[in-house]
Amino acid sequence: MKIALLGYGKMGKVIERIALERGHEIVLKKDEFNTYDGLSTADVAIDFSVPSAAVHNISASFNANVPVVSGTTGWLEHYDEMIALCNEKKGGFISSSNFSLGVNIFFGLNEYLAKIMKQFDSYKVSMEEIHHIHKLDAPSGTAISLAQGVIENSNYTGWSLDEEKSSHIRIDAKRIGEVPGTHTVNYDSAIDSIEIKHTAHNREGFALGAVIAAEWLAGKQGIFTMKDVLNLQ
Ligand SMILES: NC(=O)C1=CN([C@@H]2O[C@H](COP(=O)(O)OP(=O)(O)OC[C@H]3O[C@@H](n4cnc5c(N)ncnc54)[C@H](OP(=O)(O)O)[C@@H]3O)[C@@H](O)[C@H]2O)C=CC1
Ligand SMILES: O=C(O)C1=N[C@H](C(=O)O)C[C@H](O)C1
Repeated sequence: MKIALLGYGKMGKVIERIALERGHEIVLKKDEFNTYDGLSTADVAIDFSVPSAAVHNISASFNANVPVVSGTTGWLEHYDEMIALCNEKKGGFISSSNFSLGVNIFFGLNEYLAKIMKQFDSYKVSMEEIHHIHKLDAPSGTAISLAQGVIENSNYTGWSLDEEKSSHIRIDAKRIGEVPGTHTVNYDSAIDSIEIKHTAHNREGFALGAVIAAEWLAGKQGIFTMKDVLNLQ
């Protein structure tokens, strides 16, 4: 399979290595400065860039009739525009705040726990995410997905980064050293606490998940999620 890498930073380089190990060919490594030459020859594009470039990268791929796997976070306000463009161009699209198998299992666990906890209002939910100091966005895309998973299965109506509002899930975003990504969901009461936690040890899981998603998406038309790729309920 021919892959265009849109973004060739920390993630792009791990994705390149895993893609080559799995027998794929890289036809474009797009960074901030070079062109999209080679994009139209790709079977699939994988976008791990920066929030300000993601929309441009995804649009360029749909306009070139190339399906896109997007892992870039921090551009959610343009999500509906990208879905509309995908539909208009009859493209293929998977975007996820986190492509690792472990986090996608954790998403399921988070939703299941939220359903149980809905009836126990003595517990207050909060979240913590810890990432490396280079990260541009806060809170992490994964923390936002976790908060959405709770909101859809509880009486919480939103999330907030710092303010304490009883109907909102508080998210604490910490930037420490080179931490690849740690997410904790905590239910706290005066009597005890229940906590679930996912810790990434490196970027391998994110990158492998993105390459598996690209293999799955190539040749397909439509808008999909990692639940489709991993066959999760
Ligand atoms: N969904 C998931 O599973 C995961 C998502 N992420 C997300 O992926 C994104 C990338 O992460 P990471 O690799 O660590 O970040 P890096 O900062 O290491 O890499 C980003 C790359 O994007 C490049 N870039 C800047 N502008 C453009 C442009 N216009 N077109 C193409 N590329 C451009 C940068 O180029 P230059 O070096 O020239 O500035 C840089 O190489 C982040 O949003 C992060 O949150 C990260 C891990 C997992
Ligand atoms: O920027 C990162 O590094 C990561 N970003 C993603 C996010 O914002 O959730 C996924 C992962 O946690 C690493």
